[in-house]
Amino acid sequence: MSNDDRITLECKELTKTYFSTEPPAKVLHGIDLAVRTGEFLVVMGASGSGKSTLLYSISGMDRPTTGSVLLEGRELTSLDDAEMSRVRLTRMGFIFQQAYFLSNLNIQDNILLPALKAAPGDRDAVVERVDALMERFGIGHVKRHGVTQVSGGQLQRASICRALAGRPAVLFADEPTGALNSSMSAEVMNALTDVHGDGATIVMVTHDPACAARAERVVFLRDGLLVDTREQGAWTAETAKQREDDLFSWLSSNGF
Ligand SMILES: Nc1ncnc2c1ncn2[C@@H]1O[C@H](COP(=O)(O)OP(=O)(O)OP(=O)(O)O)[C@@H](O)[C@H]1O
Repeated sequence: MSNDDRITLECKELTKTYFSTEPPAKVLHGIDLAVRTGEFLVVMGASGSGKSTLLYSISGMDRPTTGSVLLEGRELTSLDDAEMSRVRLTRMGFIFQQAYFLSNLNIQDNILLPALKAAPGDRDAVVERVDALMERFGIGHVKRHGVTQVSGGQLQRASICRALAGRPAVLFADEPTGALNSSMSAEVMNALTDVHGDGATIVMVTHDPACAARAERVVFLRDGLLVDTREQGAWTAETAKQREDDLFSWLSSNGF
C-alpha cells in the first residue's frame, strides 16, 4: 500500500446522466472516491456498470452531471473548457485500449508532441526525458519507426512514455491491455508496475483480473455505484499467482 496519505484525486457525490438518450441514462449514482498520492487503483465491474464513464468524469474528458472532482486540491468541475484542456495536458496522462498516434509522425515525435505543447520552452529537457523513458521501456531502438512498424506491445509502451512525458500528477488507463495478447499484456503491465514503483498515481479500468492483481486497491462498480473495495497491498512477482486467485474469488463473490 502507498505510504503517502495525501490525496491526489478525489470525487464526491459524483453523478452522470447522459441526456442524449430518451429516456436519459442515469449511469453514475453518487460516487465518493479518494485516490492516494502514489496509489495504483483499479476500477472493475460488469460491462455497462459505468467504469469508463467514471474514468472520463474524473479525468475531465467529460463533465459529471453533479458532484465534485478535486485534483491536487483544485476543483475541476468549475473550470472552463480551455482551463480543463490545460489541466489534462499538464497534470494528467492517458492510456487507452487503442494507442491514438499520428501516422505521419514517428514514435518519438508522437511521444514528444503533448509534452512539448505543455512546455514549449523546455525542449531539451523534454527530449532528454522522453529518450530516457523510451530506453527504460525498451523502445529506444524503434524511436524513428513509423506507427505501423512496431508491435502492439511496443506501441502501448510508447503510449505509457507519452503519458508520462509531461510528468503528470495522475495516469489514467482505460483497458490498456484490452487489445493485446497475453505476452504483450504482461509487457505493458510490467511497465505500469515499474511506473507505479517510481511513485506514479495510477487509475486504471480493466476487465482482466491478472492486470487488476497488480493494483494496490480494487474498487468494484455495480450499476453506477461503488459497492465493494479490496486492499491488496504491494504487488510482487512471487505473490502474483496467489493474488490473482484471491482477486478472482473476490470478483466471483461480487458476481463478476
Ligand atoms: N455517450 C453516451 N450516451 C448515452 N449512454 C452512454 C454513453 N456512454 C455510455 N453510455 C451508457 O452508460 C452505461 C455505462 O457505460 P460505460 O461505458 O461507462 O460502462 P463500462 O462499465 O465502462 O462498460 P464496458 O466494460 O463495456 O466498457 C452503458 O449503459 C452505456 O450504454
